[in-house]
Amino acid sequence: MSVRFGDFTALDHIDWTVAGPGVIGLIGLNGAGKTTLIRAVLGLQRVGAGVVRVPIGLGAIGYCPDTPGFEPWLSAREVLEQSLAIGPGRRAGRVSVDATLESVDLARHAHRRAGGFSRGMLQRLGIAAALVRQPEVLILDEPTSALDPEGRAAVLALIRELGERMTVVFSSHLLADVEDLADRLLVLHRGHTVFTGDTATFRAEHATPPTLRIALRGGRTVEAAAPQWGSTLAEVSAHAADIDDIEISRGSLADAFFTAIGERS
Ligand SMILES: Nc1ncnc2c1ncn2[C@@H]1O[C@H](COP(=O)(O)OP(=O)(O)OP(=O)(O)O)[C@@H](O)[C@H]1O
Repeated sequence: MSVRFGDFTALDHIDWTVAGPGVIGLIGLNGAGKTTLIRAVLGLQRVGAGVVRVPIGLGAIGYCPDTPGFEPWLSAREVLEQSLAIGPGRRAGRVSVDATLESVDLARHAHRRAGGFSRGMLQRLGIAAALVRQPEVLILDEPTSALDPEGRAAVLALIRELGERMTVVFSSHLLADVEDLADRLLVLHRGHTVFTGDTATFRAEHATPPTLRIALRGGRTVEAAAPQWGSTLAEVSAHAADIDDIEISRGSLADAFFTAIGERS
């Protein structure tokens, strides 16, 4: 599908299918089209050409924006009750409000007002408000961008756990988080798809190969990119060189990302 704003094409022939449990990272520079894509999937953005199909129904999609906001006088419990009461379609088999608050580690704050919550707590409350409706797909827009290291670790752990039983799509500029969590990726650049598929495949195609670095006594360093490690090790061993240090560096997702979008620029 494509989305245009006047003369500007924000998304150009995006062909993307999401199915099954797992964590999918949606990455791209500012303006790449991530939010527009999420809005199109949620039915909030009109699609100019093509079509978005949601066979499970919009009611089966949970969504949490990057900075979820709630009426400050509502308690965490009331926020979830409100989420159950409104929105598209009634869904069968909803989990209880208490169990949902427990799952995001907010049970002990159930009766506190959202107005007094920290950013991390609000993020988890936003995820809970989506989860209480028992979605099959959960979409999170930059879920960790506003969080301190502790809040971020808690949300990442929650995403990892949720990904075992549902589809979680999350957009992020924090590529270390994506690298940590996402088994699949959609990489966008200026409204075009750069890659869609397994994270491991993306890294294999675009990251620099793993490099072996051996520091020898006396200050000399030998270096070899995979798969030439065998001959380097043999050379070191043949000279009976004393080894001070061995390091293996692997190309990060960030490396792969910049290589991939560089090839498209
Ligand atoms: N309502 C709109 N009217 C005009 N242009 C828009 C509108 N919404 C988005 N755009 C443009 O579409 C492009 C994609 O925007 P989008 O917000 O989807 O990017 P993004 O990848 O989410 O960026 P960011 O990482 O900054 O959130 C941008 O160039 C943006 O200016």
